[in-house]
Amino acid sequence: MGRSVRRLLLRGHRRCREGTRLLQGLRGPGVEPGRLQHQPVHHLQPVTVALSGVRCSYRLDRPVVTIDELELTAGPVGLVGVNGAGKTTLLRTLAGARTPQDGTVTVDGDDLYGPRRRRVVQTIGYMPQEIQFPGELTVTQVLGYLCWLRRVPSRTAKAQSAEAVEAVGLADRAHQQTRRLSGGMRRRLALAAALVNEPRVLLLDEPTTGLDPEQRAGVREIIANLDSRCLVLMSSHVMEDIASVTSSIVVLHEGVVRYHGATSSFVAAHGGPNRSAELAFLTTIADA
Ligand SMILES: Nc1ncnc2c1ncn2[C@@H]1O[C@H](COP(=O)(O)OP(=O)(O)OP(=O)(O)O)[C@@H](O)[C@H]1O
Repeated sequence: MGRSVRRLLLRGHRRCREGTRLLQGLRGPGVEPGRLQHQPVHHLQPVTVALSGVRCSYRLDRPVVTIDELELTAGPVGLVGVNGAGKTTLLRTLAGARTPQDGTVTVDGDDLYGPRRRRVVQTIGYMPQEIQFPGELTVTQVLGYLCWLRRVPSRTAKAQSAEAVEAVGLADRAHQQTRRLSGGMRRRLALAAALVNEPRVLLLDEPTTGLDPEQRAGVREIIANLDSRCLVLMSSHVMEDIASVTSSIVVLHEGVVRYHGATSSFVAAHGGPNRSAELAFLTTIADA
């Protein structure tokens, strides 16, 4: 894991170099001219995601997420709440996968559901709670296909796939068909799939579920070592994961934000070594 983490850290420096080079207008082969005008500036700044007047419903009369204003800035952010609180719905909305009934979601001021949607979505990585991969494809083929879908330049796609595979500890399975992977390995491939386009916004829906303790620690290490200009929003029911990885936390209750602040304050007030995120959350609600 040490080597892969070093690579992820190096990636931050490389991104900065690429941004500078692109700013100078020295585009490499395979880079579309349209990308030059937009990407470099963003690559040099910490990212901000803002929600305003957002309502998400499955049935028109009953919103399951209602967020008037919420701004998330770069760094690892925890997302907690009891079952059905709206975490997955919120993450899918932030991933560009579910248009809200009302309101706007912006990434660095660009409307995620506006005319630049396609480009904005390319800067986001999303690891859903459940994901199915085509069983006949190998790990490398899955990531190659995702690179193509997300328009990763062909000159870097192979290296990025290899880095993502190594980061999640699947290098020895790179040429194995996904149908032969265990449940935990599939979860790690889902994380690699979210990382492969080197996203600026990484959305993780319970990323450590189904992993053994060593792999959970590995996932926490990956998140902790990501470029600090990226936003990582991670839902989890495991207080230990939230407490050890995130610097701020969003608590959702019935789709409404009940707390947004420092994780350390939240844990000091409501957490503890043997308390679940739900228990801490319930204490928060009781105090509110
Ligand atoms: N496809 C759907 N159709 C109708 N209602 C849905 C659908 N998906 C989720 N819901 C409802 O929306 C609400 C929020 O669900 P969501 O999955 O976002 O919660 P969650 O916090 O992620 O829960 P969990 O911790 O169990 O994963 C729940 O009341 C749920 O029943």
